[in-house]
Amino acid sequence: MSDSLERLYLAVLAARDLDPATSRTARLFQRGPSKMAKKLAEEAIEVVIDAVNGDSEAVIRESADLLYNLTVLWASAGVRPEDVWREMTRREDMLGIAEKLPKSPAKLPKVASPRIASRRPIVALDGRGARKRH
Ligand SMILES: N=c1c2ncn([C@@H]3O[C@H](COP(=O)(O)OP(=O)(O)OP(=O)(O)O)[C@@H](O)[C@H]3O)c2ncn1[C@@H]1O[C@H](COP(=O)(O)O)[C@@H](O)[C@H]1O
Repeated sequence: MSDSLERLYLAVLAARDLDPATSRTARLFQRGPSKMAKKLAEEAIEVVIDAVNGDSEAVIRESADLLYNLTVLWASAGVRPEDVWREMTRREDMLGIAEKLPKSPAKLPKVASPRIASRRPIVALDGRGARKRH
């Protein structure tokens, strides 16, 4: 999926400077971040409504619209897909450790996996157990 989003992101960047009369993307850039945000919010609501109505085909269609409008807003905000993937990996590493976080910091794993070890150390917060995922 990340490949598709990355290709879409590049297509959005390429369309940014096209003629707004023929390119929706160029029109969104011309109208600015508040219009982009409004469209993104509208698509999110359409996904929610279709999901509540149990219309999975519509959820698929509206999710594609949602992801398109999200990549437009990313481009406008100077955010690249790889920035988001990096944050998701960081959370995955942290949550992975957090799920095994012992109550006492003294019992923190001595050596994390190479990928985790290269990240900033995770320290158990006193008095708080690992967040339970529901
Ligand atoms: N991936 C998309 C894409 N997904 C959704 N959309 C448009 O986003 C709109 C979302 O649906 P809505 O019903 O909310 O919008 P609408 O009611 O039809 O029209 P508005 O009320 O939003 O003006 C649809 O009109 C789609 O055409 C997209 N428009 C463009 N792209 C890609 O973006 C790139 C640049 O394309 P242009 O913007 O056409 O230059 C190309 O790679 C395109 O494939």
